[in-house]
Amino acid sequence: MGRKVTLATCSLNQWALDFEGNLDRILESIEISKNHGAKYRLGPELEICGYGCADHFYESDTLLHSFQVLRKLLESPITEDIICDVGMPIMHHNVRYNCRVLFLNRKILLIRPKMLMANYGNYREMRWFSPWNQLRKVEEYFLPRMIQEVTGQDTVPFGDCVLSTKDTCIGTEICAELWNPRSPHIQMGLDGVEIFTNSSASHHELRKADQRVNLIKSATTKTGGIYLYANQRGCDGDRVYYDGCAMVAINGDIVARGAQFSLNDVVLLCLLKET
Ligand SMILES: NC(=O)CC[C@H](N)C(=O)O
Repeated sequence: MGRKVTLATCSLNQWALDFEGNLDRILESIEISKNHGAKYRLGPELEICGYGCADHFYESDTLLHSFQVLRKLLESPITEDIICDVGMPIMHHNVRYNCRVLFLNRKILLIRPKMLMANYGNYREMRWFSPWNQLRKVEEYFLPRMIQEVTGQDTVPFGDCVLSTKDTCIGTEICAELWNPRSPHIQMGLDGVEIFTNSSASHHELRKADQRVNLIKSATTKTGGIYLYANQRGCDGDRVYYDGCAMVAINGDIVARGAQFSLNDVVLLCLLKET
């Protein structure tokens, strides 16, 4: 029997180290997603602290303030009854990772660290982050006390894992992972993942939007299923321009595409799909 799912992705004008502004834009995007009836909301890469924090990623304050924002998100009534997928840097066993945090109703479901890094052209991720290179391996992550107080959890799964729900299975990809010949969506697709997500901070270059479209089409042509793409939009305090253009693809076709050069801080794309 077919079931309906409503999913939301977005592009946000996040700024490096603008923790309060970034929080407001994340909450706004979650609120709009909920108004559209979405049960899952995806945002861009490292949206809590901003992608372009550069050597500020070395500062423990950047990680601390990211957790403070995560706590505010967990506590907010706006995040109730919707799976929120947000990006932030997290230190695990004294190693810094570029992560997605998935949570629902004040419980963290999983933390997924980036596995294939962007370390070419304008990107220098290996300077600040280590890749998680343990395929299908999950460890226990001890939550900081300020998060434990809200979630009531001591530890949560951290690693290469997917989210299984009663109806479907959601797998995460982070930006450059889509651009790599070892893209996780291939194995995830073989493992039964139906909804693939990609949180990006992909800057504008001529004809790069077309490359993204081709990569996403090709991914879902091979695996089938839904692919949600979120991107940063704006300058992020850097000297590049991220051009948004959130997208949704189904079985090889792009079915929705957000504005590429919008002047709005929050651009949301919503999809209602019968599965
Ligand atoms: N942040 C990233 O991982 C970006 C890498 C990718 N090549 C892109 O431009 O989209």
